[in-house]
Amino acid sequence: MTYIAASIMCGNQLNIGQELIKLEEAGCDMLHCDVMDGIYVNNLALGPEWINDVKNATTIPIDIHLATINPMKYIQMFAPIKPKYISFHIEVSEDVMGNIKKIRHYGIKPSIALNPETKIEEVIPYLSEIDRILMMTVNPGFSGQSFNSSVLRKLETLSDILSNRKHKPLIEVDGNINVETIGKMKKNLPDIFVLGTSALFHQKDEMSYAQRIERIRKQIQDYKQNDILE
Ligand SMILES: O=C(CO)[C@@H](O)[C@H](O)COP(=O)(O)O
Repeated sequence: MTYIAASIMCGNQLNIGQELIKLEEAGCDMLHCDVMDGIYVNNLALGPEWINDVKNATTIPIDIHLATINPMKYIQMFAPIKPKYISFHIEVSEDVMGNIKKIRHYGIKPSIALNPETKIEEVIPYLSEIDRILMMTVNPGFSGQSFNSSVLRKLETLSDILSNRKHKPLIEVDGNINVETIGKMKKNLPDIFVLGTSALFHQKDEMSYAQRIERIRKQIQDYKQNDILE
């Protein structure tokens, strides 16, 4: 199954209600909400009240990415919203299992986020405990960056590791995800694609959100079909 998530930080913040309606109509599977603390990343984004209002205004499941230091503090701050997923960064986690357990305690699916430079080996001890891995394909903090191709190797390694396992966490990719960069990942396709400014929002073409999402779904479907035929 392939899922499309929209990075809502990249949407029109002056018209967020309209953005949510358009994303629902487009069949968007998840709303990716970046929480930025100005410390772990040099930017600020999306507080708990804002995300809570968004959750109450849409049927699209919420996917929170904590781009913060001190994940436990922010897990406790954002868990009452009851998103579907919470991702926290392994690079700043003193107690990874504690974070996972705390997220599960709230009935939320735990996900570990990895920066492009972080080795995939870091996450291996936790693979049977988590529901998802968020592989950042840019350094978190800002939209509009370039895809880090070193992640392709990590996707390959991860898919080899998971092929022998019964429990397979989903793989989500985020950062400069578009037709071209999805093409680069076609040999080891992830499960969840976060679309931001490079494929969904602020585009110059005349396509609707539904058309942009449909084009990406079709591209991925074609790769999967060709894989079966090869
Ligand atoms: O988390 C991030 C950046 O930190 C992403 O969600 C991006 O905001 C996606 O947008 P583009 O890379 O497509 O501009």
